[in-house]
Amino acid sequence: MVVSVKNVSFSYGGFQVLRDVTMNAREGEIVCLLGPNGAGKSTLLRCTLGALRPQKGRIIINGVDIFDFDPIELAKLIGYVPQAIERTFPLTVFESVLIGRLPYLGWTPSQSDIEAVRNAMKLLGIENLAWKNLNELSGGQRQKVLLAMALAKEPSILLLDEPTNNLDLNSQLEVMDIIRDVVKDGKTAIVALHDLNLALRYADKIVIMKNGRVLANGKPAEVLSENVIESVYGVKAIVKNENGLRYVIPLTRCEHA
Ligand SMILES: Nc1ncnc2c1ncn2[C@@H]1O[C@H](COP(=O)(O)OP(=O)(O)OP(=O)(O)O)[C@@H](O)[C@H]1O
Repeated sequence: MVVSVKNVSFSYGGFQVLRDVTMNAREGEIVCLLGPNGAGKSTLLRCTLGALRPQKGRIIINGVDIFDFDPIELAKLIGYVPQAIERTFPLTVFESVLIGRLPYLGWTPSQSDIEAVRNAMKLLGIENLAWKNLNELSGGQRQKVLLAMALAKEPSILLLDEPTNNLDLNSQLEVMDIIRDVVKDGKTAIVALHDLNLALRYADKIVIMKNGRVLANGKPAEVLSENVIESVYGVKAIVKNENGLRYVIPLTRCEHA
């Protein structure tokens, strides 16, 4: 599916957060949203989800404006992982992942709902946590449950807000590998990230935002230069390229940052 964001502007009350944002993500692509804190990445994801309605511009999925979709059909299409769950409920991991199937659930879960939940938990290696209470998990385990909830829905589009939050080094790569594999299978992903090295490694396209605007948009190697990192983040950095792997080493904060 193709997700197109066209000239979107959004304000919370009178406070403008997104300014004429245009970007798109195609099937089989991971598009990473980068930018400093407060740049508008989460707000853009929440607009794309249909949870916020932009005052200007449109968000279009395969040619159809998201606000023209039946809400349940839109909910089936999109798997969303928020930055954090503000409160946790006394639910087990299994029950929480089952909630991901909500747009499909009848009065009782069907065999295919149970299968989808099992598959998602297996993919993330959290079957052993199935009967643990969500409140008893570590931050990283909870992060994996959130992703399993989104994947259990078997959505065509993934909107992921910092899915590697709280994860150790191994789990960060594990989760990004899973995202890459499911996207290769024909999904579209837009992923907000802070880790430039993960973005360089996994993104097919990078969109860099600052103050609600898109400053750069394109292939990781073309977009993420030392100059761009300095002007966007106020950090002097070296971008290295060794054996086909590009990576960023941050050096110092700039005086003017
Ligand atoms: N519900 C809200 N009401 C009012 N202002 C908000 C709300 N949510 C976010 N904002 C403001 O909108 C701006 C963009 O926030 P947003 O969370 O989209 O940025 P972000 O790029 O995701 O940041 P971070 O990297 O810190 O998660 C910030 O200035 C923030 O204070």
